[in-house]
Amino acid sequence: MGEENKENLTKSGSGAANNDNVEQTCETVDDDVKCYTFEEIRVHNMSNDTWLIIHDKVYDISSFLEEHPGGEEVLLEQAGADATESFEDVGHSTDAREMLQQYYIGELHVYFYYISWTMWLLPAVVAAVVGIVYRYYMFEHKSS
Ligand code: HEM
Repeated sequence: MGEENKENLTKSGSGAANNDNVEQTCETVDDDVKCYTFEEIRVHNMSNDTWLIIHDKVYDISSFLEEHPGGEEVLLEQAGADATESFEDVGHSTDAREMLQQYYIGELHVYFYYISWTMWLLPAVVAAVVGIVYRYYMFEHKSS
């Protein structure tokens, strides 16, 4: 499970936590910062319990819904999900970005997918056997 085995870095919300080939890391050096998976975040999608992800950070905006100048509807549409794109599309002011800090509750877990050497072993052995059998067959065929 070394760093060198990491082949493909992908974020996923597809219940990947139980996959052996997934290593969870939190992109922060602070131990006291809480990390949340997509699974944990997406259940907070109600008007009295609303979390959002913006730029891999998690915000509990339950108390902000009614105050939002853009209305609570747009926030509820993104509840429990990644709102980065819609947040950026609106072109929020610096003030709005600063407001985010007070709702910050933690970081999004980033999943690193890597392909372990064992996953290459079986196809490599199969390819080698097929190659040997093919050469043997060709040799037999020529000499007969
Ligand atoms: C916690 C996250 C958010 C905060 C703190 C926030 C804050 C604000 C603030 C302060 C404004 C006033 C204009 C400005 O200063 O830019 C605003 C406007 C607006 N926001 Fe948000 N916002 C958030 C998330 C979102 C999201 C996810 C959407 C999704 C579509 C959204 C949609 C809008 C819209 C449409 C307006 C424009 C309202 C208007 O001009 O009439 N906001 N927001």
